[in-house]
Amino acid sequence: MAARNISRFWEWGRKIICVGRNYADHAKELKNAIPTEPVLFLKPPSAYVREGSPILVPLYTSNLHHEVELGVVIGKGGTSIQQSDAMDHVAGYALCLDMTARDIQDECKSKGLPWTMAKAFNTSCPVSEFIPKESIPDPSKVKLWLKVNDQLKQSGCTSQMIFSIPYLISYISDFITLEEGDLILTGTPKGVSAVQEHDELQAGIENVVTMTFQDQSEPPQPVPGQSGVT
Ligand SMILES: CC(=O)CC(=O)C(=O)O
Ligand SMILES: [Mg+2]
Repeated sequence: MAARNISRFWEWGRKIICVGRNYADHAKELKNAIPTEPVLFLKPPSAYVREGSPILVPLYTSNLHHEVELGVVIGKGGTSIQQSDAMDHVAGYALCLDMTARDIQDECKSKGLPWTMAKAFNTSCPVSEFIPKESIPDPSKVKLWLKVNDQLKQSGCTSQMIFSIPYLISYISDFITLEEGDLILTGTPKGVSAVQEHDELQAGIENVVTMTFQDQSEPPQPVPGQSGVT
């Protein structure tokens, strides 16, 4: 069998591990406490969407937020990875959005329920093209931005992260074995806001990559027993 190409990691069906509240300014804007340990959640591979396909707004939310984030693509798997070795496990990066149904997340938080419905729906993880590791020599100084309909909403730098990329790789790998093709979303800076159907989301990593997505309402789901659906 031909070797798989890491530059199409989104086709591999691997894990998407997300870090929340990794920027103090974003934690503050949502009135969350600054974490003393990484806050983690997962998205399934069905969350991936690429440029040219729309972000589907779930029917059950009326407050879908954008969160622009640096994604780290794992090139070499491992368990209990030392911080000092962590960057040897990185194949490259991707610009990512952690699309979040904020109203549903707030409801889940108040009921003590997991964030799955808010964070893991289809197309909740738009990704850019693969960015080889050499294109970002210092991932701790990456400038991220996001515009909605040409209006700047988010602008931040990975230097503001509470937990560094090597720390996160080491921390996660202590209890979730990392595999080649896994993606780690490293959290969002402040400026998250609501998007609607037909909005255009443009995001970039300064001097490295840009990407553009459109929001589209999710088509109504067929109801079993109606319209000939059984
Ligand atoms: C409160 C959140 O939704 C956490 C999150 O995803 C983040 O990037 O921060
Ligand atoms: Mg996020």
